[in-house]
Amino acid sequence: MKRFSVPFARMNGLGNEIVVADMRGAATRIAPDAARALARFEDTRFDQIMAIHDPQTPGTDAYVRIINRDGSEAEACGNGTRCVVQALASETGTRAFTFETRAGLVTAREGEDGLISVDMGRPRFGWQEIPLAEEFRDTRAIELQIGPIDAPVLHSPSVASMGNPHAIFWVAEDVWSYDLERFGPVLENHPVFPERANISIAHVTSPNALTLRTWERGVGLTRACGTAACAAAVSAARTRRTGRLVTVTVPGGDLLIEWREDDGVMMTGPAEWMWSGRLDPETGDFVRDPEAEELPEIA
Ligand SMILES: N[C@@H](CCC[C@H](N)C(=O)O)C(=O)O
Repeated sequence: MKRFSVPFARMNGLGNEIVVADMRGAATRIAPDAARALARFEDTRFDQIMAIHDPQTPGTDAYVRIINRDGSEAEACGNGTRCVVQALASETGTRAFTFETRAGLVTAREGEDGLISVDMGRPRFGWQEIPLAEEFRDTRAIELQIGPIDAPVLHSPSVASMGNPHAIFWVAEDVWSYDLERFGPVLENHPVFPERANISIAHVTSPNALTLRTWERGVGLTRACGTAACAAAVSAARTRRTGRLVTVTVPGGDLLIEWREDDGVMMTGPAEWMWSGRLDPETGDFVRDPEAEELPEIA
């Protein structure tokens, strides 16, 4: 019997590996088991699936479900949102979109230069909003450290919500000199983060630039995390490490982040289509479109 399948595109959001699945018109969801199965195939290894569903609210273009590699659902995904814009813009010729996600409404626009800007909404810093397990004394850094008490390797992260929870550890040296693969899972699952957290290491290189590496909740090491770039940028500005307009360099490239005076955070960066296919949302089985032009894989 022929099984139900939906079209999907394998996309690249600055090294963030994204599957955009077209679930419009489908009366079903991508099952967590299907996401985990899809993530195991070498071809479709991804950081997030962005599942485009029919709109639920008048005035929006789509409801977007964001599914991490481990099958968990996220509230927000900056790089994935740019990929959804790119996919829908090439389908419809429209350049501006409003999406609904678990974090709320997100507006996005493709510019003349092909770069895509997403209004990521307002950052939140309250302990219940992030959320943290308990109130913290200093509103700009929490007491959390890795390594010996008197000589911690990482300590006192800034915490913020961009719809999803983030902790940013500030370091004075190259972000590559820290073993994020080792510290990431410990910090992601630390009891201070009841909903786990995305963990980043940030190095401010000038008043308008920082470099960032991220261990993503539900994923692991990633080459780019858009919400982490936003959380790092607003935390850097809030602690007077930078101004409100910064270039955030992640392993996959650069994102421009502006924390506007109206409190909204604007993220601008690229998105790239790689190949397409069809996906069974119940099992994660997929086939590649044979006629699809193949672009080079992400390095
Ligand atoms: N890659 C994303 C963030 C995806 C969600 C994250 N793993 C979470 O669970 O919060 C981005 O570009 O923002």
